[in-house]
Amino acid sequence: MNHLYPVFLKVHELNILLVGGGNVGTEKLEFLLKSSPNAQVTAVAKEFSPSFLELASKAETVSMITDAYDEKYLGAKHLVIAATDDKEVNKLIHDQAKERFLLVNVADTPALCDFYLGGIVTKGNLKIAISTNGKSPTAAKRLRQLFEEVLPEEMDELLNNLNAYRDTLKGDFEYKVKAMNKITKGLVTNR
Ligand SMILES: C[C@@]1(CC(=O)O)C2=NC(=C\c3[nH]c(c(CCC(=O)O)c3CC(=O)O)Cc3[nH]c(c(CC(=O)O)c3CCC(=O)O)/C=C3\N/C(=C\2)[C@@H](CCC(=O)O)[C@]3(C)CC(=O)O)/[C@H]1CCC(=O)O
Ligand SMILES: NC(=O)c1ccc[n+]([C@@H]2O[C@H](COP(=O)([O-])OP(=O)(O)OC[C@H]3O[C@@H](n4cnc5c(N)ncnc54)[C@H](O)[C@@H]3O)[C@@H](O)[C@H]2O)c1
Repeated sequence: MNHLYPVFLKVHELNILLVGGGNVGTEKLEFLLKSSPNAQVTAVAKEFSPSFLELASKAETVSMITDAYDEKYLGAKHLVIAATDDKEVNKLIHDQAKERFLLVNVADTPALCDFYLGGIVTKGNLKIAISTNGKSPTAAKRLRQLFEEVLPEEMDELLNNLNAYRDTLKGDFEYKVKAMNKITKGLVTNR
C-alpha cells in the first residue's frame, strides 16, 4: 500500500536541521537548494566534506556548525534530516525529534522517515514531486529527468496566462469553475 500524502513546503519559512555533512548530506542539501534556494538550513556535522562546504558556503540561508550531534540542535526546528554514517546516532536523532513531535527523515532508514525527499521537476510555477514510496530512488531520478525533458519551457507562460484569464472572470464560483474547465480542456485531450 502507498499511504504517502504529498505536500509542498515553504522551506524558506521553516527551519531545517541537517545532521551529517558527507556524501548523503551533500546530496540532500543539493536537491533541497536546487528546488528551494532560500531554504533555512542549519547543518551540524563532526566534519564537513569539501563538496558540502563549497555548496553550503554559496547559500546565504545555510549555516554550518562543526560539532557532534546534540539534542540542543533540535531547538526551534520544524524538520530534521539525519544523514550521518552512524546508524545509532541517526536513530537517536529520530527518537529525540519524535519526542518533540518534529518531522524527521533518516536518509539511510526508510522505516524511520516521516517524509521522503522526492525527485522534483520545476518549470516556473509548476512543480511536480515524485516518490516511489522509498522503493527505488533511482527510478524517481529517472522519472524526474523524463519530465524535465518532456514538459515544455512555455509551461510557465501558460500558467501565467491562465492566471490572468482567471482574474478577469466575473461571476459566481460555479461560473468560474466552468469557464476554467472549458479553457483548459485541450490540455488533457490528444491533439
Ligand atoms: C529522489 C532522491 C531525492 C533526494 O535525495 O533529494 C532520493 N534519493 C535520490 C537518489 C539516490 N539515492 C540512492 C541512490 C543510489 C541507488 C540506490 O541505492 O537505489 C540514488 C540514485 C543516484 O544517486 O543516482 C541511495 C539510497 N537512497 C535511500 C537509501 C536507503 C534505503 O533505501 O534503505 C539508499 C541506499 C543507501 C545505501 O545502500 O547505502 C533512501 C531514500 N532516498 C530518497 C530520495 C528517499 C526515497 C524517495 C522515493 O520515495 O522514491 C529515501 C527513502 C529517503 C530520503 O533520502 O529522503 C534522490 C534523486 C534526486 C534526483 O536526481 O532527482
Ligand atoms: N538516502 C540516500 O539517498 C542514501 C544514499 C547513499 C547512502 N546512504 C546512507 O547514508 C549514510 C551516510 O553516508 P555518507 O556517504 O554520507 O557518509 P560520509 O562518511 O560521507 O558522511 C558522514 C557524515 O556524518 C557525520 N557524522 C558522523 N557522526 C556524527 C555525529 N555523531 N554528529 C554529527 N555528525 C556526524 C560526519 O562528520 C560526516 O559529515 C550511510 O549509512 C549510507 O549507507 C543514504
